[in-house]
Amino acid sequence: VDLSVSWLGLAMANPLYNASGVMCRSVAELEQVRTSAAGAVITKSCTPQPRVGNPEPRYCATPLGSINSMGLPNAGYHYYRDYARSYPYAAGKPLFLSLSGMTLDENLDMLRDLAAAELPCLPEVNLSCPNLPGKPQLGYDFQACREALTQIARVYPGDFGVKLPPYFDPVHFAQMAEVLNTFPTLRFVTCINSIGNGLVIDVEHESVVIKPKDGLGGLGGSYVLPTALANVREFYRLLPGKHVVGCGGINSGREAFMHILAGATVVQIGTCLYEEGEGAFARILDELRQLMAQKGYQCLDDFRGKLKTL
Ligand SMILES: C=Cc1c(C(=O)O)[nH]c(=O)[nH]c1=O
Repeated sequence: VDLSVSWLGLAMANPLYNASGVMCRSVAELEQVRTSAAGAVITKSCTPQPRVGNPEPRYCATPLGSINSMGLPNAGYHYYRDYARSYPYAAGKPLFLSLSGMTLDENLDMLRDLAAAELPCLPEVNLSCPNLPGKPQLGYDFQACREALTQIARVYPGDFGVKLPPYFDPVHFAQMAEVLNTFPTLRFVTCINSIGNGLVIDVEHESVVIKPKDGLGGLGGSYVLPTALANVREFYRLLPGKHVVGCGGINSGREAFMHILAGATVVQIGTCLYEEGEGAFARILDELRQLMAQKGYQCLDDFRGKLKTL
């Protein structure tokens, strides 16, 4: 069974890597991912300056997934750019740099610098952070996205991608796809970011479980799998020639298979990686291999995007 993926001029031994935000804030964490069975690495979304993030507790796992309101804690753009400068690209694991400026200008400043650095890493521009008090998720404002992407494509000549929030309405899929299809150098979309502003309640203590925003936070894990799959399949149909990166609810080879069947080129794991550690990569890859062997598939192209309808 062959799990290799060739996309965007990159060759990956397998389709699995971390979701931005998990095991990727420090060089030590990034090296844990890079030296694991993962096929690629992505950095924590960054801002020009370092950020401490929201007050703790700001993450909580539940039997069905997780809730987080981290508040974009990160070591600052130059820390991740310097990691990208020394990154061993020849070892064969691509590096993605997640950018999440607090304003469009912050994103443009980081992208201008990244363009000038002429590094092999690829930017994933985050349009969907749900946990910045007072800041709406840009991905839900289609006109603002069009304006932002116009300027982004102007300052950054290379291929780039965007991290999208989940959409819940066919009209919104169509409206966002129309914006995204305007930009030929926008080569991939990562679906989905956490489902924003959920509320988890602890019955024993009659309390919320995270401090920021009186308990509101982004949901991940099994909670979001059907929504993630819907976003992957809809954008796979609506964005011809672009790639979809699947993210959301992958706990085993079965969910990785589902995401790829729905059209994902590669897939990211977040909550499961946070809870299990980097061993999750080898486990999930083994489960995916076994599932493919049982079904008689030799490679990912044998089933990618071939979800049947009734
Ligand atoms: C970049 C901030 C994000 C955060 C965060 O740092 O709070 N959490 C998420 O679930 N998604 C994000 O995009």
